[in-house]
Amino acid sequence: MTDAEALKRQAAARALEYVRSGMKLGLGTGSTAKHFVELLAERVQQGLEVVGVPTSEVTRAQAESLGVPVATLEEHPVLDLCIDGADEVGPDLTLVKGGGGALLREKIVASAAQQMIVIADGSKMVAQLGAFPLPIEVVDFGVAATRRAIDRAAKAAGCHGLLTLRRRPDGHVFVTDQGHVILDAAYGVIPDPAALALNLSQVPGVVEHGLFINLASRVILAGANGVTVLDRA
Ligand SMILES: O=C(CO)[C@H](O)[C@H](O)COP(=O)(O)O
Repeated sequence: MTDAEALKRQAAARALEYVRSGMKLGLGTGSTAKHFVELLAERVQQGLEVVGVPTSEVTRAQAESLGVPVATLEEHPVLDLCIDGADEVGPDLTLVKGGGGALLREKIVASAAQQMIVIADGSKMVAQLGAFPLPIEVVDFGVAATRRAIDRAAKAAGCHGLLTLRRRPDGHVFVTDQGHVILDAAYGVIPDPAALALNLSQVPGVVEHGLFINLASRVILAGANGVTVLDRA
């Protein structure tokens, strides 16, 4: 295991300390969340009773293959805890998410949870959001017009940068679990995440964006000097 993977696993292991038998859990998506599901599965084998609501088909398949009981949000519309990774964590625990393309389901699941714990290696902590391109999930109908509207909305929030249609490694357009496409917005800096989030949410054709504001209640960061737990004020 590389050093980075070991750090992700440390953060995931710490998050497990907040899990209790009987909990309904939102299960995140990405390489860090994958470690969490693996560790959770070990505890389930030892008798921990939980049910997981996965945020993607990939996580659903992983959880099922490891014997973690899964359910849908229709069956359990209120969750105790959601554990997920992030692409960037700002000082007020505002997040950029969606690098793995699951931002829509991730935001729905996190919003249905009483608490969201983010797990990450220390490199994800940033002074200002935006270096990681912001994923924006859009309907594929009229993408050219949606792009123009996004540019206007972003400009009004002090952001400008190239929008790139996300593709899979084989060159085909990346399609989300909900059948949409993703524009990755290279803003570099997002001076006012709340303003950008509001503006983007008003653009017809935008289904969701990767700014998670006031959703993470706790962030667990694993770095060379150990694990740090940050709580939102
Ligand atoms: O938002 C996500 C998926 O949509 C992931 O949580 C995010 O991309 C972090 O992934 P990783 O743990 O692999 O760095």
